[in-house]
Amino acid sequence: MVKICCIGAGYVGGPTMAVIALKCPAIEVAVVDISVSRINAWNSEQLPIYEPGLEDVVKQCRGKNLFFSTDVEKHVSEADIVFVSVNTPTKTQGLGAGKAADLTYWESAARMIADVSKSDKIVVEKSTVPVKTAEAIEKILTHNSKKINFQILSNPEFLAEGTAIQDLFNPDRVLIGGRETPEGAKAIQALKDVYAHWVPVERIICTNLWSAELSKLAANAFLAQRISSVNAMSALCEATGADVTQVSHAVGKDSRIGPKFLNASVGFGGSCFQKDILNLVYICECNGLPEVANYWKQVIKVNDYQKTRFVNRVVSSMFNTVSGKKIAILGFAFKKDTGDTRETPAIDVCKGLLGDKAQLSIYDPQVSEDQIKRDLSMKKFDWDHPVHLQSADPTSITQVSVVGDAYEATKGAHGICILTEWDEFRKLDYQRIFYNMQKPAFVFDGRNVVDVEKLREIGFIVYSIGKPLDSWLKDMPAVA
Ligand SMILES: NC(=O)c1ccc[n+]([C@@H]2O[C@H](COP(=O)([O-])OP(=O)(O)OC[C@H]3O[C@@H](n4cnc5c(N)ncnc54)[C@H](O)[C@@H]3O)[C@@H](O)[C@H]2O)c1
Ligand SMILES: O=c1ccn([C@@H]2O[C@H](COP(=O)(O)OP(=O)(O)O[C@H]3O[C@H](CO)[C@@H](O)[C@H](O)[C@H]3O)[C@@H](O)[C@H]2O)c(=O)[nH]1
Repeated sequence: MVKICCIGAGYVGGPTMAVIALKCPAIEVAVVDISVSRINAWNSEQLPIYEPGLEDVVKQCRGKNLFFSTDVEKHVSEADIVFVSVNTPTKTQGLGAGKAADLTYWESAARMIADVSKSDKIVVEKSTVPVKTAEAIEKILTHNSKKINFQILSNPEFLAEGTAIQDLFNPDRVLIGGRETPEGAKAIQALKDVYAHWVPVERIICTNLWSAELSKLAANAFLAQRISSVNAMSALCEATGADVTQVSHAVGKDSRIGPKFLNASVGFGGSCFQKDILNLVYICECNGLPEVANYWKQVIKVNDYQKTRFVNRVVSSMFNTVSGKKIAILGFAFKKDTGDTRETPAIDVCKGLLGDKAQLSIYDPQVSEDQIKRDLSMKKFDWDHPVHLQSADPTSITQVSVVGDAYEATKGAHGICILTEWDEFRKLDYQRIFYNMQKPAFVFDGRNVVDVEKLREIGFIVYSIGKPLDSWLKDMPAVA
């Protein structure tokens, strides 16, 4: 029986391994982590992450050929294939701080693999890493020369949160990079055989190591660039009377461009896009390519501009101050169908409004009060560094209440900001909400989910990203 072990039971390790276990009943899969609470949650009724369809997959295999454990060394030493799916956050200190990937967790996993291994292994980079990481990992693995053969593969993950199970069941492609040697080819084939249990072979792409590592960063950069492009257009739409939804539709009809990933928004969030582009920028700089670095940096700059522009729009529309005003925040997760708040645009928007002394009443169907307050009390990039997490003080967040539904959040509010596109926000009884709000009542839709005309008929003053402005907003001072 082939044995697989995955180090890191997070958003990637957990779902990916659960799907491998489901599709390959003859393979024993162990997912290990240093976090006891995470492993306990994987072994409980309340999984540590919310992902549609995940619970069903886990329940079918857990205890049969899928195991979650904190006994990292035992499972690593027994495995034939070791996936490494630990976090690779942005460095907060030292060389490359604010840009470079922090490979501390990866390096410590690699050292542990080298220490405990007694048999040959294939080590798979599942985490997103800088190009050439495999070379460094190879050095760590082979340096204590116990005559064990380690083959390194790069097998980046392309799943998106909220659709992880669907993406894993039916991936656009699986990418495997390896050394161009007979041993490398054998290792690639072994991993290909695992995926071939359910992925058509023509969708399994095999490349050299560096192409696989770089393709992951490139894919995220291209995706984020589309969003920054449409968001840049949204600002121009507001200035000219064009409607960004109509523009994206028309542009996306060109088969060379395609319709996906062209939704204007308050900005992209999530644990990957910003981190991976910053990582790419750093690699370009280190390779003496400042023009290329600046090109990609601009994607992040436009994203920051979009969030600032939204906050400025809220404040300027409400007579240039939100001090003491109750603002309802609908949605805190970085996108719908996930409880994940990493790098969510809601953090920057809320911090911006709190900076202008607003009182926030926040509702999200999947995010807890503790998480929201922790996020608002943390410094940029600290969320993925356990050592910094302890310094976050949720009790310092006093102008914020977190409530159980959208009606409570909006009661008595001066304005509403919609920051996540949860389906339930489309179906709310806005007539009832209007009745219970202060007047004039404002809606700032950062996700283009509401029916603007209908809300204006009710009496709301509505701002929706990239849509023609109503006369009220046109009369207010221009926003930066
Ligand atoms: N989240 C996504 O949607 C996504 C998608 C594709 C790729 N990625 C990449 O995959 C990697 C993992 O992302 P994630 O979202 O699953 O992260 P995560 O933070 O949810 O999970 C990482 C886990 O690794 C554990 N860990 C860290 N060091 C360890 C060690 N030495 N031994 C054992 N466990 C250890 C942590 O405790 C944590 O539970 C990152 O490189 C990320 O960029 C993420
Ligand atoms: O048209 C769009 C599409 C997305 N977004 C926003 O972009 C962010 C990222 O969304 P998405 O890409 O769907 O989610 P992620 O889970 O971050 O997935 C991305 O990042 C993962 C981690 O690397 C990759 O594996 C995935 O392929 C890549 O899509 C979210 O805030 C979305 O709201 C928009 O604003 N407009």
